[in-house]
Amino acid sequence: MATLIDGRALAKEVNAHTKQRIEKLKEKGVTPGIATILVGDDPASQIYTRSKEKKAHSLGMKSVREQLPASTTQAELVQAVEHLNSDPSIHAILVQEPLPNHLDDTAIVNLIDPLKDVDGFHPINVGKLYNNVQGNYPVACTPRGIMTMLRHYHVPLASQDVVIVGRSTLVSRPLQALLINEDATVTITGRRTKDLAKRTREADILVVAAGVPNLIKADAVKPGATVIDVGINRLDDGTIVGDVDFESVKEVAGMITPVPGGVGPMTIASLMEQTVDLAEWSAEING
Ligand SMILES: NC(=O)C1=CN([C@@H]2O[C@H](COP(=O)(O)OP(=O)(O)OC[C@H]3O[C@@H](n4cnc5c(N)ncnc54)[C@H](OP(=O)(O)O)[C@@H]3O)[C@@H](O)[C@H]2O)C=CC1
Ligand SMILES: Nc1nc(=O)c2c([nH]1)NC[C@@H]1CN(c3ccc(C(=O)N[C@@H](CCC(=O)O)C(=O)O)cc3)C=[N+]21
Repeated sequence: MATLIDGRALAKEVNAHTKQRIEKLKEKGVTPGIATILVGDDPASQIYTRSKEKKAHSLGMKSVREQLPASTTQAELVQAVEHLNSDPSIHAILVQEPLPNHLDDTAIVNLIDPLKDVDGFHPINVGKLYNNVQGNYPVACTPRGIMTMLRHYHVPLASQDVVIVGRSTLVSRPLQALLINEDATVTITGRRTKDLAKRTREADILVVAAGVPNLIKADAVKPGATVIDVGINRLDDGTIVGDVDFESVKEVAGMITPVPGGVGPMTIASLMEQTVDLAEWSAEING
């Protein structure tokens, strides 16, 4: 039986530390502020942005949520982002993905002030991460949360073979960069990978971010491997499952994350951490 990587418990620890940092900043007269923009009324995104707002408030941050209609024009969204860029009480801006098709996602990501880019999606921040630049800059929150989990559970990274299933800019690519920077050997796979199971069976660490329930079964996992399940899939009966067949894979894996209660809570905890990072960095810059 694999060791369970308890994302919910670790997120609590991370959040407790974040709360202390917020209290210290407040003593210096700075209240970290996060703004979330949600365009449209996708129910899952609404739940997610609400839970972020709730967490931010419970930690003592300022949090604003802008809910814009699905009919929002590019010019209106640009204006909303520019407004937040110039608001000194906002240190972190998150535009919930995906945007409705009529909006130019790349243009919006490029517009966010890189110093307020809490998702780490701005090309300046992506480029720094990719080139392993030292110094302070934000990185994507889900990968950051996964790295915190791996570190906390003492999973070795250097010289380890990592396979990531999925090629997204939100999760897979920034995670690949973070792991390469820790001297892991990282393979990215997707739908057109020739023999997926052959690849995944070679992984010391297997990360699955595909959005396909039960994509990974026990026969695709190397005995003793660490399995990180990023997937969030809502089944017809309303239950949430990941991409990994948890019941069978937990018998062969060495460590495994559950869904829910794994990567998800760590994403939110990392988002809160990174909002405080951005507030601290801006306080340093502004003296
Ligand atoms: N827990 C959390 O905090 C988060 C969870 N998620 C969840 O993670 C999942 C992935 O999201 P995201 O990273 O945004 O990726 P996307 O949903 O944007 O893309 C899915 C990726 O998976 C690949 N893929 C799909 N089916 C297969 C398959 N059968 N075999 C191999 N590869 C496949 C696709 O490959 P190709 O490129 O070849 O089409 C694509 O690259 C979703 O369920 C999402 O809800 C996302 C963000 C945060
Ligand atoms: N700009 C942007 N940044 C993101 O980081 C971003 C995004 N857009 N769009 C959507 C994805 C998805 N995502 C999740 C975060 C937390 C949980 C989470 O907390 N899940 C809980 C609860 C699951 C449930 O019950 O719904 C869990 O796994 O235990 C899930 C999914 C962040 N994303």
